[in-house]
Amino acid sequence: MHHFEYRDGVLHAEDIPLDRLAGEIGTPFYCYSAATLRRHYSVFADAFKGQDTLVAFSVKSLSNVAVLSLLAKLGAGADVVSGGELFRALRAGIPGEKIVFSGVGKTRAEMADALKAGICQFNVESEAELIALDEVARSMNVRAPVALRVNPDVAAGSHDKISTGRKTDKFGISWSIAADVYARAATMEGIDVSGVDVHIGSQITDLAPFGSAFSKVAALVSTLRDQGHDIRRLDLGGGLGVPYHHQDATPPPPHPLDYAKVIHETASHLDLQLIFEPGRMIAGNAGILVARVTYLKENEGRHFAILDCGMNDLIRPALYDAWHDIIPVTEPAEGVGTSLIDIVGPVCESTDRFARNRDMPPLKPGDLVAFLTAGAYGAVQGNEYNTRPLAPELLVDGDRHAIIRRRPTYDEMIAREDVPDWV
Ligand SMILES: Cc1ncc(COP(=O)(O)O)c(C=O)c1O
Ligand SMILES: N[C@@H](CCCC[NH3+])C(=O)O
Repeated sequence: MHHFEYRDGVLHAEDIPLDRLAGEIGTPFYCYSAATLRRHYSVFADAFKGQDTLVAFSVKSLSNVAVLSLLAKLGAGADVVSGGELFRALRAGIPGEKIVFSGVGKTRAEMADALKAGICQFNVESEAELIALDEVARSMNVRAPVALRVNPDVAAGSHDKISTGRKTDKFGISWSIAADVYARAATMEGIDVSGVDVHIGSQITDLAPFGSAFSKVAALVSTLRDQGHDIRRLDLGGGLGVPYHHQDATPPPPHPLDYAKVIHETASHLDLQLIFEPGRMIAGNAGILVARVTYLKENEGRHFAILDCGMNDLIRPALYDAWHDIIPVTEPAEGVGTSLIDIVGPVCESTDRFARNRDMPPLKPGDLVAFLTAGAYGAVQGNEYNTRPLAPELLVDGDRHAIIRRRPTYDEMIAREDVPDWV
């Protein structure tokens, strides 16, 4: 089995020749393990074995078409949030009936594309969106299958910037008006009211907020059924956290089986299809970002290792002060000590810092380091700030590997720009 594992102070990327790959394609690059992706998908899906479920992988977490194709072969559906993600999911062979469409700002053009694809469900987040979807569906002589995403006003206990289920967040329909909006939806010819949807945030490491949110929506399903709505699907979103700390005693987040238990206790009596939208749980620890040390420097007693990857390649530390283990790819010699160092990138921003005062074995220019748990919300949040090409992505499977996104040339990067003849 080929996977990434942190043991005894070193990254074990079993049989993955990271040094050779780095020489071949240059750094930085993302590297994903097919075996880990498959394992994580199965662990999640198997937690609900025997139940009517759709595991719709959250495409926003890792959207490479090769990864989506791999998951499609295992039976995964897709949770998409844009026309672009819908296109990717379909291109990867995920059938429309396994696609759910979330997001607060779907445009009419995106709605029409999704209706053409015959998607499983629109997770509608406002009355205005519902009205637009009804119009689009009627103009196409179809009915749009709809779940309203309700906002249960539950704090996920995660980072403020990735919590979505509090009443002042932009997501979902306020709890207090949910039943009224359902009643309104039921009168719309272009809308087939078929589900309820909730998603309270990401990197959730405590099961209690899930329990509170799911009990609330389960009660809502019963109320809505009593009011005559044919609720056949309950979409519980994503959000299950993953371990980011492999080097210390931070307790791991709950196992999918424990998460499944919460769902069993709160929703199994409802007899409907359960939809899940996991992203990070499947992709997070299936990917690493490999970079090289460019320089070491010291400013007034502060030591810095400057890498050839920047916040444009992995923005999570700059955006959310997120922690990623950063470890040397080559095992340090035995008995070598560690020291505190700041690990930074080349981008001209002070926030281009991956770690402050990180205890690291000695690094020297040319050394390779790996950022762990970089599979989810890594490459997908990459950008070309400072005209830095997007890092390539590699998929490793046994002794095979393939570049699944190559590094663009500078020519390709500026190919979409035009210089009008009047400049
Ligand atoms: C609607 C929706 N579904 C699913 C996800 C995936 O979340 P996660 O990657 O935490 O499983 C997100 C991201 O928070 C989301 O906004
Ligand atoms: N981008 C966030 C997760 C947000 C999920 C989308 N609602 C992260 O890197 O942790």
